[in-house]
Amino acid sequence: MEKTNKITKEAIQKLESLLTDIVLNSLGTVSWSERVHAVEEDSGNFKIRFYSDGLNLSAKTGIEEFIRLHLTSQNISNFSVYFERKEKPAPSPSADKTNPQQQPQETHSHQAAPPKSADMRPPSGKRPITGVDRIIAVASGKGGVGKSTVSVNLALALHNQGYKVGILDADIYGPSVPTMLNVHQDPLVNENNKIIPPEAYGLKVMSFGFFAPEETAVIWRGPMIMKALQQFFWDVEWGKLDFLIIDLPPGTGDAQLTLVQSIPITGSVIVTTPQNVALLDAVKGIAMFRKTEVPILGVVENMSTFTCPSCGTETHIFGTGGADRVSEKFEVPLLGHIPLIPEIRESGDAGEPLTSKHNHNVRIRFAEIAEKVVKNAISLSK
Ligand SMILES: Nc1ncnc2c1ncn2[C@@H]1O[C@H](COP(=O)(O)OP(=O)(O)OP(=O)(O)O)[C@@H](O)[C@H]1O
Repeated sequence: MEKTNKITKEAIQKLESLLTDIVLNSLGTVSWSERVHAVEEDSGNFKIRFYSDGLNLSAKTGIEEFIRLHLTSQNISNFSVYFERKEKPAPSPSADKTNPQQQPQETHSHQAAPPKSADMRPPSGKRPITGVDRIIAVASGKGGVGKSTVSVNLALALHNQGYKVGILDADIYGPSVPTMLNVHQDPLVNENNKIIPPEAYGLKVMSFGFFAPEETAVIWRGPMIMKALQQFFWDVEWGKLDFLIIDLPPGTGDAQLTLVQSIPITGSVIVTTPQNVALLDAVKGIAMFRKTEVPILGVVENMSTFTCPSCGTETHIFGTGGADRVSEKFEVPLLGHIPLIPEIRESGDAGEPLTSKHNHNVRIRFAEIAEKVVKNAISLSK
């Protein structure tokens, strides 16, 4: 229904300067301020137009949520946010003049934009990890959904594809990566006082489990955990890595927030099971990453189906189609489904991940997931 209350020129100017303030003060860089393109009246609503060049979907959603939060706190709710490309300079001789991608194009915020630009560089304050090209955080809003299983098998699948990979088990309360990779030796320290990560299955591995037995870990407090984690980022001799996989602690609390804000994470992978409680937590994970401007590479649905080993009947123990719905609704890629099979637990407990076994069906599934992760990660980063 069309609104009748007219928006005055003064109101538009006020909102324009408020937006510039919000964007300048809070998002921090000059290039962001240049993104506020115009504020216009549209049938009694404010139409806020942003330049979207180089912003991916996560970034656009993040901006939109950010603006919404600030404006609703100022009692402004009659607005919509639009993204559009800047007019391009004259095309270079090699440019395809018929390519519609070259034309300025208006999109509402829920539409994909071209990947990668200088704006995807880590905001200041984040400190890179020397030698590490891309950092991928594996997260779940809820514990026990298979985050460590996915981290380990994703790391190995990337290694199988020829990448140099490290895995950091940042899960203080349940460091299961040493067990899953059967690596229990104490890390050594080199002459530069850097911790040398042990290797297993070709992966460089670091874990709280090497330092803190589980029964003492639970008494660790936030600042201690953060300090230890920061040592794992910057005081470990990771060497040259194409990917560092970080198995985050479950949940979306302060620890996770601080963690994702202290290093330049290329993207996140969210693990969920198909039942509603896990999906709700996965949505919290999506919100956390969007709030912190960490791109979401996609969602993995673990424990999708169970096939009875004796009769072959397929059962959806935790429900069906949940991650697909989350993927569609929140516009995050669906990376794949991993079935619930006893062999995954057994191999995890035995320290022999299934992705280390040739021709195993689970290896093939993780190879497909890894391919999508690489594709999405490369398209997002420089
Ligand atoms: N697809 C699967 N099929 C069978 N068992 C699985 C599957 N995925 C994970 N498991 C088992 O479920 C248990 C929990 O998995 P995992 O430790 O990976 O979860 P998590 O989310 O990291 O847990 P936490 O919250 O404790 O860190 C493990 O014993 C693991 O081997």
